[in-house]
Amino acid sequence: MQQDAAVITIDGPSGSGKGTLSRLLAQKLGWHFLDSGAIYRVLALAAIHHQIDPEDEDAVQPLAAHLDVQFSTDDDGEVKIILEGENVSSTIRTEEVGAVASKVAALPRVREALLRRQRAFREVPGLVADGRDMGTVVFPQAKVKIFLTASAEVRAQRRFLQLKNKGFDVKIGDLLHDIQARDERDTNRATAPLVAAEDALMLDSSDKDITQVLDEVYQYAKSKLQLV
Ligand SMILES: Nc1ncnc2c1ncn2[C@@H]1O[C@H](COP(=O)(O)OP(=O)(O)O)[C@@H](O)[C@H]1O
Ligand SMILES: Nc1ccn([C@H]2C[C@H](O)[C@@H](COP(=O)(O)OP(=O)(O)O)O2)c(=O)n1
Repeated sequence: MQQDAAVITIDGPSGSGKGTLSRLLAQKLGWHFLDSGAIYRVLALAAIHHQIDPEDEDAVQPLAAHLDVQFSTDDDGEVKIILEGENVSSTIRTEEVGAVASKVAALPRVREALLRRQRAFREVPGLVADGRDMGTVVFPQAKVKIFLTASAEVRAQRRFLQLKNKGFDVKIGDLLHDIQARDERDTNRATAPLVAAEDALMLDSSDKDITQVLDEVYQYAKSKLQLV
Protein backbone atom coordinates (compact mmCIF):
# COMPACT_ATOMS: atom_id res chain seq x y z
CA MET A 1 0.00 0.00 0.00
CA GLN A 2 1.14 3.53 -0.75
CA GLN A 3 0.78 4.66 2.88
CA ASP A 4 3.12 1.87 4.03
CA ALA A 5 5.94 2.96 1.79
CA ALA A 6 8.90 4.42 3.67
CA VAL A 7 10.18 7.86 2.68
CA ILE A 8 13.64 9.42 2.83
CA THR A 9 13.66 13.18 2.25
CA ILE A 10 16.67 15.11 0.95
CA ASP A 11 16.29 18.88 1.09
CA GLY A 12 18.78 21.68 0.59
CA PRO A 13 19.84 24.59 -1.61
CA SER A 14 20.76 24.50 -5.30
CA GLY A 15 23.96 22.62 -6.09
CA SER A 16 24.34 20.96 -2.69
CA GLY A 17 24.18 17.58 -4.43
CA LYS A 18 20.59 16.56 -3.55
CA GLY A 19 19.70 15.28 -7.00
CA THR A 20 22.85 13.20 -7.39
CA LEU A 21 22.62 11.80 -3.87
CA SER A 22 18.89 11.03 -4.15
CA ARG A 23 19.27 9.20 -7.46
CA LEU A 24 22.18 7.09 -6.20
CA LEU A 25 20.47 6.33 -2.91
CA ALA A 26 17.22 5.32 -4.64
CA GLN A 27 19.22 3.06 -6.97
CA LYS A 28 21.12 1.47 -4.07
CA LEU A 29 17.91 0.78 -2.15
CA GLY A 30 15.84 -0.16 -5.23
CA TRP A 31 13.35 2.59 -4.30
CA HIS A 32 11.42 5.18 -6.30
CA PHE A 33 12.73 8.70 -6.76
CA LEU A 34 10.95 12.08 -6.78
CA ASP A 35 12.74 15.09 -8.27
CA SER A 36 10.28 17.71 -7.03
CA GLY A 37 12.41 20.55 -8.40
CA ALA A 38 11.80 19.14 -11.90
CA ILE A 39 8.05 19.65 -11.39
CA TYR A 40 8.62 23.33 -10.51
CA ARG A 41 11.01 23.63 -13.46
CA VAL A 42 8.45 22.09 -15.85
CA LEU A 43 5.81 24.48 -14.54
CA ALA A 44 8.22 27.38 -15.10
CA LEU A 45 8.82 26.27 -18.68
CA ALA A 46 5.07 25.97 -19.27
CA ALA A 47 4.64 29.54 -17.96
CA ILE A 48 7.38 30.75 -20.31
CA HIS A 49 5.79 28.89 -23.28
CA HIS A 50 2.34 30.32 -22.52
CA GLN A 51 3.77 33.79 -21.79
CA ILE A 52 2.40 33.81 -18.27
CA ASP A 53 3.93 36.13 -15.68
CA PRO A 54 5.59 33.76 -13.13
CA GLU A 55 4.56 36.06 -10.28
CA ASP A 56 0.86 36.18 -11.26
CA GLU A 57 -0.66 33.63 -8.87
CA ASP A 58 -4.14 33.70 -10.49
CA ALA A 59 -2.60 32.77 -13.84
CA VAL A 60 0.00 30.23 -12.66
CA GLN A 61 -2.31 28.31 -10.29
CA PRO A 62 -4.56 26.82 -13.04
CA LEU A 63 -1.46 25.99 -15.07
CA ALA A 64 -0.09 24.06 -12.06
CA ALA A 65 -3.40 22.30 -11.43
CA HIS A 66 -3.67 21.07 -15.04
CA LEU A 67 0.01 20.63 -15.85
CA ASP A 68 0.30 18.02 -18.63
CA VAL A 69 3.57 16.36 -17.60
CA GLN A 70 4.77 12.74 -17.65
CA PHE A 71 7.86 11.26 -16.06
CA SER A 72 9.21 7.98 -17.45
CA THR A 73 12.40 6.03 -16.92
CA ASP A 74 14.00 4.30 -19.90
CA ASP A 75 16.01 1.06 -19.84
CA ASP A 76 19.34 2.69 -18.89
CA GLY A 77 17.74 4.51 -15.94
CA GLU A 78 17.56 7.89 -17.69
CA VAL A 79 14.49 9.93 -16.63
CA LYS A 80 12.52 11.44 -19.48
CA ILE A 81 10.22 14.41 -18.79
CA ILE A 82 7.48 15.15 -21.31
CA LEU A 83 5.59 18.46 -21.18
CA GLU A 84 2.59 18.80 -23.47
CA GLY A 85 4.03 16.06 -25.72
CA GLU A 86 7.54 17.57 -25.90
CA ASN A 87 10.68 16.08 -24.34
CA VAL A 88 11.92 18.86 -22.02
CA SER A 89 14.38 16.80 -19.92
CA SER A 90 17.30 18.96 -20.97
CA THR A 91 15.57 22.35 -21.56
CA ILE A 92 14.37 22.56 -17.95
CA ARG A 93 17.94 22.39 -16.58
CA THR A 94 19.06 25.91 -17.53
CA GLU A 95 19.61 28.55 -14.83
CA GLU A 96 17.02 30.73 -16.57
CA VAL A 97 14.34 28.09 -16.02
CA GLY A 98 15.65 27.53 -12.47
CA ALA A 99 15.18 31.22 -11.67
CA VAL A 100 11.60 31.22 -13.01
CA ALA A 101 10.95 27.96 -11.11
CA SER A 102 11.99 29.68 -7.92
CA LYS A 103 9.44 32.46 -8.67
CA VAL A 104 6.45 30.18 -9.37
CA ALA A 105 7.48 28.13 -6.32
CA ALA A 106 6.96 31.16 -4.07
CA LEU A 107 3.19 31.20 -4.79
CA PRO A 108 1.22 29.40 -2.03
CA ARG A 109 -1.72 28.25 -4.20
CA VAL A 110 0.70 26.88 -6.77
CA ARG A 111 2.47 24.81 -4.10
CA GLU A 112 -0.90 23.57 -2.86
CA ALA A 113 -1.90 22.54 -6.41
CA LEU A 114 1.27 20.43 -6.76
CA LEU A 115 1.05 18.61 -3.41
CA ARG A 116 -1.05 15.64 -4.51
CA ARG A 117 1.07 15.11 -7.63
CA GLN A 118 4.21 14.88 -5.47
CA ARG A 119 2.67 12.61 -2.84
CA ALA A 120 1.57 10.18 -5.58
CA PHE A 121 5.24 9.23 -6.05
CA ARG A 122 5.16 7.47 -2.68
CA GLU A 123 4.99 3.78 -3.54
CA VAL A 124 6.34 0.55 -2.09
CA PRO A 125 9.06 -0.40 -1.39
CA GLY A 126 9.96 3.24 -0.70
CA LEU A 127 10.62 6.72 -2.00
CA VAL A 128 13.62 9.03 -1.94
CA ALA A 129 12.27 12.58 -2.35
CA ASP A 130 14.50 15.50 -3.35
CA GLY A 131 13.55 19.17 -2.96
CA ARG A 132 13.20 22.10 -0.59
CA ASP A 133 10.18 21.15 1.56
CA MET A 134 10.12 17.36 1.31
CA GLY A 135 10.79 16.82 5.03
CA THR A 136 8.80 19.82 6.29
CA VAL A 137 5.62 19.91 4.17
CA VAL A 138 5.22 17.16 1.58
CA PHE A 139 6.35 14.15 3.68
CA PRO A 140 6.58 15.43 7.27
CA GLN A 141 6.14 11.85 8.56
CA ALA A 142 9.27 10.58 6.74
CA LYS A 143 11.47 8.43 8.97
CA VAL A 144 14.73 9.68 7.50
CA LYS A 145 15.34 13.34 6.70
CA ILE A 146 18.54 14.86 5.39
CA PHE A 147 19.34 18.55 4.96
CA LEU A 148 22.26 18.79 2.56
CA THR A 149 24.27 22.01 2.28
CA ALA A 150 27.55 23.31 0.83
CA SER A 151 29.04 26.80 0.60
CA ALA A 152 27.65 29.02 -2.19
CA GLU A 153 31.10 29.10 -3.86
CA VAL A 154 31.39 25.31 -3.95
CA ARG A 155 27.83 25.02 -5.28
CA ALA A 156 28.48 27.57 -8.04
CA GLN A 157 31.64 25.71 -9.06
CA ARG A 158 29.74 22.40 -9.21
CA ARG A 159 26.94 23.94 -11.26
CA PHE A 160 29.54 25.51 -13.59
CA LEU A 161 31.14 22.13 -14.34
CA GLN A 162 27.75 20.43 -14.66
CA LEU A 163 26.33 22.95 -17.15
CA LYS A 164 29.60 23.20 -19.11
CA ASN A 165 29.62 19.41 -19.52
CA LYS A 166 26.11 19.66 -20.90
CA GLY A 167 27.32 22.15 -23.51
CA PHE A 168 25.83 25.31 -21.95
CA ASP A 169 27.85 28.52 -22.21
CA VAL A 170 28.01 29.76 -18.59
CA LYS A 171 30.09 32.09 -16.42
CA ILE A 172 30.95 31.20 -12.83
CA GLY A 173 30.29 34.76 -11.57
CA ASP A 174 26.78 34.72 -13.06
CA LEU A 175 26.09 31.30 -11.56
CA LEU A 176 27.19 32.41 -8.08
CA HIS A 177 24.95 35.45 -8.39
CA ASP A 178 21.98 33.29 -9.57
CA ILE A 179 22.52 30.78 -6.77
CA GLN A 180 22.60 33.51 -4.12
CA ALA A 181 19.44 35.14 -5.54
CA ARG A 182 17.67 31.78 -5.59
CA ASP A 183 18.81 30.92 -2.03
CA GLU A 184 17.46 34.27 -0.87
CA ARG A 185 14.05 33.79 -2.57
CA ASP A 186 13.66 30.11 -1.58
CA THR A 187 14.63 30.78 2.05
CA ASN A 188 12.62 33.93 2.64
CA ARG A 189 9.29 33.04 1.03
CA ALA A 190 6.31 32.78 3.38
CA THR A 191 5.09 29.34 2.24
CA ALA A 192 7.21 26.21 2.64
CA PRO A 193 10.54 28.05 2.78
CA LEU A 194 13.85 26.26 2.40
CA VAL A 195 14.50 25.28 6.00
CA ALA A 196 15.72 22.12 7.68
CA ALA A 197 13.11 19.99 9.43
CA GLU A 198 13.71 19.82 13.17
CA ASP A 199 14.43 16.11 12.93
CA ALA A 200 16.73 16.33 9.89
CA LEU A 201 20.35 15.23 9.82
CA MET A 202 22.42 18.26 8.76
CA LEU A 203 25.17 17.40 6.32
CA ASP A 204 27.68 19.84 4.78
CA SER A 205 29.04 18.38 1.53
CA SER A 206 31.54 21.22 0.78
CA ASP A 207 34.58 19.03 1.52
CA LYS A 208 33.10 15.63 0.73
CA ASP A 209 32.85 13.84 -2.57
CA ILE A 210 29.61 12.23 -3.61
CA THR A 211 30.78 8.72 -2.63
CA GLN A 212 31.43 9.88 0.94
CA VAL A 213 28.07 11.64 1.14
CA LEU A 214 26.22 8.61 -0.24
CA ASP A 215 27.96 6.28 2.17
CA GLU A 216 27.20 8.45 5.21
CA VAL A 217 23.55 8.87 4.28
CA TYR A 218 23.12 5.20 3.41
CA GLN A 219 24.53 4.11 6.79
CA TYR A 220 22.34 6.65 8.62
CA ALA A 221 19.21 5.56 6.69
CA LYS A 222 19.96 1.88 7.30
CA SER A 223 20.17 2.40 11.04
CA LYS A 224 17.06 4.61 11.22
CA LEU A 225 15.00 2.21 9.08
CA GLN A 226 16.51 -0.85 10.72
CA LEU A 227 17.45 -2.33 7.36
CA VAL A 228 19.91 -5.25 7.36
N1 LIG B 1 29.58 15.87 -2.89
C1 LIG B 1 29.82 16.30 -4.13
N2 LIG B 1 31.07 16.62 -4.48
C2 LIG B 1 31.34 17.11 -5.70
N3 LIG B 1 30.42 17.29 -6.67
C3 LIG B 1 29.16 16.95 -6.38
C4 LIG B 1 28.80 16.46 -5.10
N4 LIG B 1 27.47 16.25 -5.12
C5 LIG B 1 27.05 16.59 -6.35
N5 LIG B 1 28.07 17.00 -7.12
C6 LIG B 1 28.00 17.50 -8.50
O1 LIG B 1 27.50 18.84 -8.41
C7 LIG B 1 26.56 19.10 -9.43
C8 LIG B 1 25.24 19.56 -8.80
O2 LIG B 1 24.67 18.49 -8.10
P1 LIG B 1 23.10 18.22 -8.06
O3 LIG B 1 22.92 16.87 -7.51
O4 LIG B 1 22.49 18.54 -9.38
O5 LIG B 1 22.65 19.32 -6.98
P2 LIG B 1 21.23 19.81 -6.53
O6 LIG B 1 20.23 18.75 -6.93
O7 LIG B 1 21.32 19.97 -5.05
O8 LIG B 1 21.00 21.11 -7.21
C9 LIG B 1 26.46 17.81 -10.25
O9 LIG B 1 27.27 17.93 -11.40
C10 LIG B 1 27.01 16.74 -9.34
O10 LIG B 1 27.64 15.69 -10.05
N1 LIG C 1 10.36 21.02 -3.33
C1 LIG C 1 10.78 22.06 -4.04
C2 LIG C 1 11.67 21.89 -5.13
C3 LIG C 1 12.07 22.99 -5.84
N2 LIG C 1 11.57 24.21 -5.51
C4 LIG C 1 11.88 25.41 -6.29
C5 LIG C 1 13.01 26.21 -5.71
C6 LIG C 1 14.15 26.03 -6.69
O1 LIG C 1 14.87 27.24 -6.80
C7 LIG C 1 13.49 25.61 -8.00
C8 LIG C 1 14.26 24.59 -8.82
O2 LIG C 1 14.51 23.45 -7.99
P1 LIG C 1 15.68 22.39 -8.33
O3 LIG C 1 15.71 21.41 -7.21
O4 LIG C 1 15.49 21.84 -9.70
O5 LIG C 1 16.93 23.32 -8.32
P2 LIG C 1 18.44 22.90 -8.20
O6 LIG C 1 18.67 21.69 -9.07
O7 LIG C 1 18.68 22.60 -6.76
O8 LIG C 1 19.14 24.11 -8.68
O9 LIG C 1 12.23 25.06 -7.62
C9 LIG C 1 10.74 24.36 -4.43
O10 LIG C 1 10.34 25.48 -4.09
N3 LIG C 1 10.34 23.28 -3.72
